Order: sequence, then C-alpha cells, then structure tokens
Amino acid sequence: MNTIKIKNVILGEGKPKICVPIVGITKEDILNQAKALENVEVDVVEWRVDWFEGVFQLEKVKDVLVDLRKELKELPLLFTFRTSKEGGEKAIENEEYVNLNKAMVATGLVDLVDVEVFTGDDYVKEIIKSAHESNVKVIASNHDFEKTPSKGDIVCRLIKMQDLGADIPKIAVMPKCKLDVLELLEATVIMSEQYATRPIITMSMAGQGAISRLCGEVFGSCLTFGAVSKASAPGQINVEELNKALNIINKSL
Ligand SMILES: O=C1C[C@@](O)(C(=O)O)C[C@@H](O)[C@@H]1O
Repeated sequence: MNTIKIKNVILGEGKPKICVPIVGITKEDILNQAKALENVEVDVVEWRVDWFEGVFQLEKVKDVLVDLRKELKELPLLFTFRTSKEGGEKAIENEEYVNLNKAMVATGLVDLVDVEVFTGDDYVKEIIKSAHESNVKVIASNHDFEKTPSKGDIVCRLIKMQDLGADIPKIAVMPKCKLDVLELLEATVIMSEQYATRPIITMSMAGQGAISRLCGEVFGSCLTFGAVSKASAPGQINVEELNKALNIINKSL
C-alpha cells in the first residue's frame, strides 16, 4: 500500500495517526483550542469550520486560518466543512461549498481538505483538481449517522472516492448492534487488502463503535479522531487514553 507524507507525518504505516478536531464558534475559541494542543501528542489537527460563526464570509475564514496556521506550527492542518446532511453544524449550497474549499486550498495554509463524496461527482472533481494544483491532499468522506451499510456498500463507496481521485477515502458509520461494528471492520480489511491503492480511514461511531477507533493498525485504517477539549462526533476517545491503546496494540503486533 502506498503511504502519504504530510509535513512530517506519514499516513499508512505503523500506528494510526491521531487527528484532533477544533470545534470553536468564535475566532477566540478556535485559537484557544489550538493553543491547548501544545503539549498533546497529536499528529494532525482538523478545523471543523462549519462550527465557526463567520464561515460564510471568506475573508473571516482566511483571517482565522492565518492565525491558526501560526499557532499549529508544523502540525498538518485538515480543513473540513461538515454539512448538516452528514452530521455537521450548518447547511450550505453546493456552489458555496465548492467556492469555500477552493478558496482555502489556494491560500497555501492548509495541508488537507475534506470533501464529502456525495456532494456530486463534478463538484468533487473540481475541488480535488484545485486542491492538487495547490499541493493539498484530499480526504473524500461519507458519514452515515443512521446506520451501518452492508460491507459491499461500504467498500463501493470507498472505491468511488478513490476512483474520483481522492488521496484518502474515509467513511464513518453508526452501528445499531455489535455485528454492525464487525461489518465496518470487515469492510476495512477488504478495502485495504484488495482494492485500496492508498491509505483509508474508517470508523464505527458511538460507544459501541469505539473499538474501531483503536484497532486501525490491525484492520487497515490509517488515522483516528480523538478529542481534547470537545468531541466532534459520538464515540471519540480522549487523546491521552487513545495514545495508550494505540501503543498497546502497536507493541503486540
Ligand atoms: O469525518 C470525521 C470523522 C468524525 O465524524 C468521527 O466520527 O470521528 C469526526 C469529524 O470531525 C471528522 O470530520
């Protein structure tokens, strides 16, 4: 499997890397959450811009991005507008979603951008093209907060993301029972061993799915989301605890 290097972080080998989301509403909250990461073992930081009160004004988003970049120093930054359709804080028109993402990848201040794959193929391709022109890697994503699709369906969605040109396909699904968690893990093994030509990210959400946030190194997921100040999705584990569990599994392999 190919690995992906973002700043000093290599995705797709060894322990899954830890990504911490920043979910502040005001610029001050956002920068304070970034400052709180200074002594935390984190590999990637996600700015969940859908939480930001100024998200619909490009100048305000850029202004925060400039200071956030300074605060994070060498840490890779993932820029994510999670739409309300997929569990985020705000709705957005497709054209505006494309403009926002294209404008921010062009700043040179972000390392990765999240693109929801079901926005529509043409929109997705347009964002991926702009991102790649600015040397920004793309995580294509899909979130199902209602259920866990069948493993065949999960694998198909991940393949679609890869075929559209995303650098890292990602899916987050909600389990309704224990077997749903196994379904997600099996899909992860099938995708990573049989179809993926690049690292992937998968997770089963909520308490029942939390195990899937720990065992990526065994089943084939390269990154896991952990919480510091505030979780951005159900089931996220505190980063310190998460690190301990990832180390235990890494040592046993
Ligand atoms: O896509 C994801 C994964 C996530 O939903 C989770 O379940 O940890 C958290 C989001 O912030 C992130 O954008």
